[in-house]
Amino acid sequence: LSYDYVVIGGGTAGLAVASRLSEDTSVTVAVLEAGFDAEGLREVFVPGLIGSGIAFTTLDWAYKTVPQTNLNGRNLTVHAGKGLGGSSLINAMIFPRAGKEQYDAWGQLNNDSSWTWDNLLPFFKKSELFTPPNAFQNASGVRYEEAMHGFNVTEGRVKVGFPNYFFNQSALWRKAAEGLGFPASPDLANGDPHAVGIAPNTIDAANNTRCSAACAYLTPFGHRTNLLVVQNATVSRIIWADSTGGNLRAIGVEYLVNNQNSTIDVSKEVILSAGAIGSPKVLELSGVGNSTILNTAGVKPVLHLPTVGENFNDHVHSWANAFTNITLTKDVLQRNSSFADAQLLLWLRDRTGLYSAAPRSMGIAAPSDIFSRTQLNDLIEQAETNLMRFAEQFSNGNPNLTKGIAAQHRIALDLYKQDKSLPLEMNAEPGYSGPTSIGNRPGVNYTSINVVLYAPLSRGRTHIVSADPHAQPAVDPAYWAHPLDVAAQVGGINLARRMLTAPPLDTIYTGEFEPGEDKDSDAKIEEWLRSVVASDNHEVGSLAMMPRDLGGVVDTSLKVYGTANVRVADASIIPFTISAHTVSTIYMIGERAADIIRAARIESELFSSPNWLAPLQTAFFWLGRGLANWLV
Ligand SMILES: Cc1cc2nc3c(=O)[nH]c(=O)nc-3n(C[C@H](O)[C@H](O)[C@H](O)COP(=O)(O)OP(=O)(O)OC[C@H]3O[C@@H](n4cnc5c(N)ncnc54)[C@H](O)[C@@H]3O)c2cc1C
Repeated sequence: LSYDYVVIGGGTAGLAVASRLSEDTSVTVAVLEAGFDAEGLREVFVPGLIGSGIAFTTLDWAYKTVPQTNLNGRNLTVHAGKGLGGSSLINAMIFPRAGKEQYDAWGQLNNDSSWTWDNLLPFFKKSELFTPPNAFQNASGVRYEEAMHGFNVTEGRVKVGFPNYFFNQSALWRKAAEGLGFPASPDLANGDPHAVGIAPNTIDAANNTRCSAACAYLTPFGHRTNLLVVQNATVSRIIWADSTGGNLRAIGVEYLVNNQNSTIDVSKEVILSAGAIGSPKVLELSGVGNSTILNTAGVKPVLHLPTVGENFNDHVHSWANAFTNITLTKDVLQRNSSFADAQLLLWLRDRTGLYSAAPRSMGIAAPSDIFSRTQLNDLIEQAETNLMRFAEQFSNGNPNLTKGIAAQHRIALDLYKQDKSLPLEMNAEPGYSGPTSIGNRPGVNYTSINVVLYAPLSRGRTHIVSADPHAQPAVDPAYWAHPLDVAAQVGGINLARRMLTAPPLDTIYTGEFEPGEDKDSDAKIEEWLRSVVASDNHEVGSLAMMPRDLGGVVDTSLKVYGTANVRVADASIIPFTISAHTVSTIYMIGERAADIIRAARIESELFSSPNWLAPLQTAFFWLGRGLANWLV
């Protein structure tokens, strides 16, 4: 078997890249995916069944972290989808975008303006096919800005829309947040999310079903003869050409199906899209990484690239929840099986009711929503004083990465100072959301606020510990290793408490369950949080796009340093977590990657032909490409 492009991982970005590349019938594309096609499962396509059935077992890598020193030594689970569509198969379908300043910061860190909000927006828009809210959704409070979305029915892929059901308490919560100073958002995907509103969802408005990367980028194009998708194929390594100096060239990929080894040859490029934990794992299994770590794991080093798997960072999640006098919450679905059955029937028949919603009213908080000016100044001053100490601590003995993390922290602290950092997401859950299992909490109705830390300064790592491709890597996000992270998350719980008791949400509040009224100081909240906070499954940064002398692993054309033809397109390349759920950004990366790869091929073909017209052709090509991007 030989293909021009081999994509490792048929997840969110992987399917986007493969699908776009295979639009060109003159090239061949193969996708190797460890999981299977799960689009037809109810727990995948019914929005309200998120997290049920096999979503968090068979369809989940469920990576375990090493004991987290700052979280009472707990081993947390980082969920990541396994199947065609990857994490977009099992995620919560929330589809906002981060603040424009965060995308601009990537560009700033990489000295490349093509990775800034204005230049990335066309790729965000290209990835989506947006259905504006209908009259019912408008009346329920949905807002959107037309200029921010993609409506091109031939080009757009991910179906984005709004649910057919809204809980009353979500509207009360939005009003409460507005009363506390959050502006009402005209659109949570407009690059200015310091506001409160209803987030768009990856939902097909025509039938109220989830639209994963498989629905968007594969199912409609599965018939293409130049696109091969191999399911249940776990990639064990990239095969390199013998090289004496120069960049490493990938010539094939080895993978296992039912423990049987196969290989596929590659004539042009390998695209690594196995996710922020899977991609560094494959690179390390292929001999690219820190030689000491590879030798210890029993893998022969081929290229010493010591920051592979470093700079790993993730959002962390916590909750405040209260008892409520409101009679209809998601809790009722769990307690009353005949009501749940009736709701499921309602969804199957009319595509409405409680199962039609992936309900998320959300607000994004700025530092000024969480801290007093004095508190914030003190925290920033401490972080600045200790900046190099933390950069060294987080960079695992790698002097270049120390500089890279220091640069990231400077940018982050600058955003904190300008009140543009957006360190927390607050989102309202119409029911119980928290760490206590159903059997261990009072069987009543709840209203909850999820508090997600969006701007962690902590950095950890993920590395292989064995040459066995089926072995899980040692994942260490080093959650809460920086004091500013701890202070922001504690501040978030205080803000959540203020929201739960602010008018008009106070009309349904009948007392706090968690953290619990006994947690009456920041110190006590912090102690409780250390025993409960969880991953929000937005892990990024393990193959960071940064200059090589700042410890980066890929350049701004997504190519792995020291290789001739291996690029990364997935969450691994995002250098620091962003102030949003990640999936819209990952689709943007997939679109951008396909564009970069296509341009590289055309350019190399033009230049390799002995044609005096080549420079002119190249000029027309770039002009045309710019025009096409401008038009979407
Ligand atoms: C439970 C959960 C809820 C989330 N909720 C939201 C949300 O509501 N909104 C949002 O924006 N984001 C959400 N996210 C995050 C978001 O979905 C992910 O950040 C994003 O989908 C990651 O895309 P990716 O392409 O980097 O990786 P993935 O989509 O995870 O794709 C990686 C693919 O590679 C495959 N793979 C891995 N290793 C190998 C190997 N060795 N060989 C072959 N294949 C391999 C995997 O099986 C997978 O299919 C959530 C994530 C989870 C897990």
